[in-house]
Amino acid sequence: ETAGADGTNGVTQSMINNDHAHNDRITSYGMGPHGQRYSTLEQINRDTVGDLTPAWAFSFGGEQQRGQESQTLVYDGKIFVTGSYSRMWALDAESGELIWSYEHRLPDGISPCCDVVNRGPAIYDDLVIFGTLDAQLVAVDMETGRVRWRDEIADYREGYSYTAAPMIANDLLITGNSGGEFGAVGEVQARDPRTGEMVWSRPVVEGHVGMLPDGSDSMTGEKNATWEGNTWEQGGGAPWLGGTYDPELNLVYIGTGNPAPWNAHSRPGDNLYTSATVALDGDTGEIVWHYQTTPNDHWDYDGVNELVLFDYEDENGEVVKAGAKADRNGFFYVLDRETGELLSAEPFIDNITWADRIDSDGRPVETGNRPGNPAETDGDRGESVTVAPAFLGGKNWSHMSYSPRTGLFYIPANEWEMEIWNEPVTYRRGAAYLGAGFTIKPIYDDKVGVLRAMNPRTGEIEWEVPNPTPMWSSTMATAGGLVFAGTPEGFIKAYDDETGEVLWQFQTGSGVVGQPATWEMDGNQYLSVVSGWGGAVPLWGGEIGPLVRHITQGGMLWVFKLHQSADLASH
Ligand SMILES: O=C(O)c1cc(C(=O)O)c2c(n1)C(=O)C(=O)c1cc(C(=O)O)[nH]c1-2
Repeated sequence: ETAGADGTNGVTQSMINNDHAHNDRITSYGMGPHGQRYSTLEQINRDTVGDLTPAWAFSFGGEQQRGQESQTLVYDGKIFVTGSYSRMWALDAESGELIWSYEHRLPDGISPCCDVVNRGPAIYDDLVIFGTLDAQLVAVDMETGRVRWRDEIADYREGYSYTAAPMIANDLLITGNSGGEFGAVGEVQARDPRTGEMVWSRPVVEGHVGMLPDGSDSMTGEKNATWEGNTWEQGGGAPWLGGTYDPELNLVYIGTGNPAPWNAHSRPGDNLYTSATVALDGDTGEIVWHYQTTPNDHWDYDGVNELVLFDYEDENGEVVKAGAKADRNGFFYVLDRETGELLSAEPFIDNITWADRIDSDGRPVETGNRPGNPAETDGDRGESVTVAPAFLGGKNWSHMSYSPRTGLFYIPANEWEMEIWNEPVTYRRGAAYLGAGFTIKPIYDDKVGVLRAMNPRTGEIEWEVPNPTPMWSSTMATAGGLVFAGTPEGFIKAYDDETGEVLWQFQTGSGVVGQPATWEMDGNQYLSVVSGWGGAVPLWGGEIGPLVRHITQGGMLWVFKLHQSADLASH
């Protein structure tokens, strides 16, 4: 992959498609379109990781710190990183010196549900592109930070926001939206990354009308097939976390959020395509297949979690093109990524009480643990139930990683339950649209979080490491035999990928809810992670709140390398 088609020294789709095979840069969220978050670098390994020390750090500054959830990108000697309140920086990767910064002017009245976070930028050609809390897209010049184009994803006054990292797939800029708690309608949009011009759009709620590349209208699904009356109109389904991409199949895999409102009694039916994974044709945006993990979702088990693409050999030696998803609902699904067919579904957490198992037809076998209908109690609060996992999920947005070295997935999991009940609600533009009340509760005295190594072939947990507070950072695996993850207690840790033993840890000064990434520069392997406590837990954690109340806020990018680095030439 050489320079951009127009002769600039730009990032190309082919670089992004092969991101996982190149260690001297990180051009995509997920460290490759398959989202494996795996690096073949091994300078930092089980023997050397003890010598990992800070190379430099950068403070995001500002008067208001909040959750820092972003993954860095690295290209041409620069690091691109985003922070809370829709801010973005370019730094010299060697020295950490500031090259440029962009601070988005946010209007009053934005309504992100779950903290003012941002999970990272996309880079393409000579542009750095990110989405903002007022649901805008901003593309800036990679060298200067000067704005080249802006566009609107949706109207923030209607409850839309944006927190994800955009994705580059099929030479298009792919974005979803946030707003599922406000009756916003989930939609995936594809733009020309150079100009911002819309190429196709695909609402992910049946009955809504999207656009094909020729400009013509095209309805999603069949109106009223799985939603009654006009319930689909404010149906939610926000694809707020982005997705993964298979360049060979030209399929874009996106998870969709909870249907709105949470009170499922008011919207009988499966409510396609909410709480599901959809595979979209990269050329047209049309839905090629879908797999709904939680039909008629009643518990806010958003299906947004990433489908991580991986291959394995079956008993007959045939390569299976698979994808795996650790869903908020507590089950770990392995799907055929060409067809969406279910290959297996096993629990990755204990104590799932909303369903007993996933049947061979792909549907959950429910236990009947749905909150009562408020209409049956004179329109007041309905009967409440206690159910696990809690709505923040067996795993939330924080990404798992897959190591081809061990064949294991490393899942930042959580075990908690909730009391939940329904209340009557009517839709009002821009207002919360839940129809539910809830309290999250711990299940155990000594842990909520648990880092789990899951074997996708057997459904077995090969090792686990509990954590007192929720695991809220992404994980990353490396050929050095390591798994990296952060904790709310402020540590970035390196775990042995075969045993879970903690081999190294560093205190970053605030909770780590960010995403480790690694690359090589001038013979050194580098590790980066952002630190800064926030995200959904301190806002929505209910009785978990006291466990995390003492954690102080922050906003810092940390970059590490080995104190005495070995020569990379040997590999
Ligand atoms: O339905 C939505 O639109 C939506 C958006 C977001 C977001 O954009 O961060 C979250 C959620 N839902 C959500 O349910 C959730 O648990 C959550 C956690 C976080 C976070 O950053 O810690 N964001 C979100």
